[in-house]
Amino acid sequence: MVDVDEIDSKDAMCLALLKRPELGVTFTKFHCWTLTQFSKCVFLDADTLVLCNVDELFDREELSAAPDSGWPDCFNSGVFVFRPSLKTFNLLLQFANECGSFDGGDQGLLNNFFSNWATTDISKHLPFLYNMSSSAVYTYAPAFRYFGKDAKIVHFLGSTKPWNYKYNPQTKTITEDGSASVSESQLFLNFAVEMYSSTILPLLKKVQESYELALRKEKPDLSENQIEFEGALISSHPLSTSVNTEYVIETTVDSCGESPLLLVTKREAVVLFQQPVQKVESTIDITVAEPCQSSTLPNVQPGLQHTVEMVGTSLYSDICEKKNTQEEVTSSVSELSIQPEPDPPSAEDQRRKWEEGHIDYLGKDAFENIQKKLDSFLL
Ligand SMILES: O=c1ccn([C@@H]2O[C@H](COP(=O)(O)OP(=O)(O)O[C@H]3O[C@H](CO)[C@@H](O)[C@H](O)[C@H]3O)[C@@H](O)[C@H]2O)c(=O)[nH]1
Ligand SMILES: [Mn+2]
Repeated sequence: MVDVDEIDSKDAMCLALLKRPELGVTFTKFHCWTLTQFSKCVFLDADTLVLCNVDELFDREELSAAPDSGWPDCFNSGVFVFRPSLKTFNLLLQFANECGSFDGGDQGLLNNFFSNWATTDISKHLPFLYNMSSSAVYTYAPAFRYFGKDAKIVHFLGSTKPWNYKYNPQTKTITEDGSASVSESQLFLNFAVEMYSSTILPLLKKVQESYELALRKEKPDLSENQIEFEGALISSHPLSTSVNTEYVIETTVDSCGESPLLLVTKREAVVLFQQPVQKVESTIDITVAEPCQSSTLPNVQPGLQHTVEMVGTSLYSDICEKKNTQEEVTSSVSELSIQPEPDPPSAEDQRRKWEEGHIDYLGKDAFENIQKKLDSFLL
């Protein structure tokens, strides 16, 4: 991540005409030309969604971009291929000072700066599929229906952004945050919000979780060391958590809701193995009968004994202080852990899990299934 200073066109008049007063700061985009550690880059607006590998964009030259759907002789500056160069960066700043932007945002300026885009070299015209905007569905619905399924990058341009809406898959309606239901005839908005909710939001949550996990690694907070593992019901109360190791140890019950298990996971939530709780000491030896799923850790083998250090946590030491015998500890563990086996998750539950970032990447939430869902909107 590179921190940059904000550059604002401060062109209130043009931005008012555009009805987007907030877009003066898009001049900040020009900083991308300072990324001179790279020979070529692709700029993507924060409101774009890449649907498949688009590496071939790097075969294009500066400045390649797709036509803007509002004025196709201009390119849209939400997706463009460029070559970082301090010289270009300085020329852009100079141009901004001397000429400004005809729309108050970066797009107007970049179109004037790269003014031969429209006429000189057709290879610099990216197919619309690389910057498919929401407006396509209103302005040319048959084309959207015919070509839309091949979209590679979707751009939620305009003041209507999907993250300001909630989508109800049951009623297929969308609601603007804090206001009334939005007309269902706004097909693209429906599509956009649904796509955002089912793909972007979970990813954002995932990123946030990884970030929080990384922070916890630096400064372990034992009460938060709880990891949910699909299929198994994991206690919300960790029995114990190793502090200065890479392991997280929790109590759980197996998927049949039977004996309490000790679940040992790597901090990155890779499940190593499960073992019925038999011993609770400061150090436990665990013989791995069978890894409960293919482990990515080469040193954990079935049949081998592994010693896991259990550095006491509040709950673990509480239990040990209150109840000294192993049986009592075990029964206490089962009290804490055993939960009834849940009914199969409803569509609503599945959606909530998605939104909470619990994603079954290898199962029902695999990319192919998401792709099918996207296709169902487009076909
Ligand atoms: O407060 C802001 C506002 C914008 N951006 C960035 O600037 C981009 C442009 O804003 P956006 O709301 O996406 O604008 P669009 O609705 O896409 O409007 C059009 O007009 C803009 C101004 O010229 C161009 O930047 C866009 O590429 C073009 O699609 C965003 O995606 C962000 O990457 C920020 O980071 N912070
Ligand atoms: Mn945009």
